[in-house]
Amino acid sequence: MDVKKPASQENLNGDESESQISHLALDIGGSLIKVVYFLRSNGSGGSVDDSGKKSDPVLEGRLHFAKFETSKINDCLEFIRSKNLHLAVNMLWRQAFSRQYAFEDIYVLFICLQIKMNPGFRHHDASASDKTLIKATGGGAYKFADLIKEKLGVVLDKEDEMDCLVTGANFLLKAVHQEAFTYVDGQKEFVQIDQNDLYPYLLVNIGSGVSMIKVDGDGKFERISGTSVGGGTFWGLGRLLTNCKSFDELLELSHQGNNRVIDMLVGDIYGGSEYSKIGLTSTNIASSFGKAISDNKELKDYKPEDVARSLLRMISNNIGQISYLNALRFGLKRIFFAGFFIRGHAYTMDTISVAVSFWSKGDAKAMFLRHEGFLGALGAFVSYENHGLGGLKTHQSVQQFAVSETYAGKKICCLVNEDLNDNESIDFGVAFAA
Ligand SMILES: Nc1ncnc2c1ncn2[C@@H]1O[C@H](COP(=O)(O)OP(=O)(O)OP(=O)(O)O)[C@@H](O)[C@H]1O
Ligand SMILES: CC(C)(CO)[C@@H](O)C(=O)NCCC(=O)O
Repeated sequence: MDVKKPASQENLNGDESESQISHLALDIGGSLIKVVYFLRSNGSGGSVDDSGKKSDPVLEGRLHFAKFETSKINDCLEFIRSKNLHLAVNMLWRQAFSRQYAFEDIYVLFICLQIKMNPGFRHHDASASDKTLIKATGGGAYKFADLIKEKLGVVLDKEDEMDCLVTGANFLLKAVHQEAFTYVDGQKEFVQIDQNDLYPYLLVNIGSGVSMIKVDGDGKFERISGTSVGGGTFWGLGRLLTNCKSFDELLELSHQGNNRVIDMLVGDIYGGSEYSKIGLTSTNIASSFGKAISDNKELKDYKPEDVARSLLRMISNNIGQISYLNALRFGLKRIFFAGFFIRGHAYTMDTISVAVSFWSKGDAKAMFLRHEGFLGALGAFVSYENHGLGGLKTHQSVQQFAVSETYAGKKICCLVNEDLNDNESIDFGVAFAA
């Protein structure tokens, strides 16, 4: 494809082929593979600054996000291979998504990056693909390393999963305007993050399993707890109990259900009364799924939507409670919940928020992240910077961006163009300034 460059553009390293860029990072989890890739925009790479002076070359492009079920890893690898994302290939962003892949979701035109290349930085060379290192995190970076080498001919450069989650969370909280929000009484309210007062916080990542991480700064963290009752439990048990064929179908079902049909409430035990002495109202759940022991019913006698609702409530409530207890252990007031279990689902967020608020007597706050599922992959992507890529420096001409924060010693400017809609599809710009 012909690339029309602005007159100001120069080759970054004096070699046309090496001015092409496609950075890819993977987070291969127990349930889902998250893919983040940067593609250079048409004609980016200008090297004249606002005042007309020659400056460092700049690449502009976009970060794209996609996810696949881990069980369909071959679809993911085929997607990467067919788009040559593992190589240094230019202009891929222009190609139509002409083939259908079983990707779960794809976010395109998502983040615009302006990247100032360090002098001496050399891109991946397509002809040396056997030496190409792709940043990858999550258990699958170990489990599937050989398969990926075989199918794509690339070696995975493994990054620690917890490191990546924290890096991704810090990156989003500092760089992205309106990233965090509370969800109370059906209302989403964005939280203004004060960079100077971000730490410490508790990061609860609800993937297949749940990790709880106390974050004290950039790269400063401790995984203080976890639970195996997480997103995998909801989807696994839910699938068995309802015969749902997809996670989204199960979520949708839960939306329509009534948990009181199956959950035993305090009122069911107390003849309709509350137990106010210990702070329980009559509608508080006394025992999740507890009614099923006395109803003399079979599974088929319950509506799948009621089962899905009880299950979602039980798991969300439990995670909210364990999270709060861990926050209490370390005196943490802010808890950020992430991971693809949440899926921006109102009932999930509401249950977690209520659990945190109930147990903390309103003292602690549950907050959610708009890019909930991509923390690890973003962390792996950002880690290119830490380990030799050296390219993710930024261009000064980003003053037009609305938000300007400091991240890892660098100035990051970011603009949210549109509000996040219900599909969590978002269009915004990010730029880094040196
Ligand atoms: N389309 C989907 N298919 C399967 N699970 C989904 C889907 N969408 C959301 N989920 C939920 O998200 C969870 C996976 O979340 P996430 O991708 O954050 O974790 P993971 O990286 O796969 O897991 P882990 O970190 O424990 O290895 C699933 O267990 C499920 O509850
Ligand atoms: C094992 C991991 C870290 C893999 O992502 C995750 O699934 C998890 O945190 N599970 C919970 C394990 C536990 O702490 O009980």
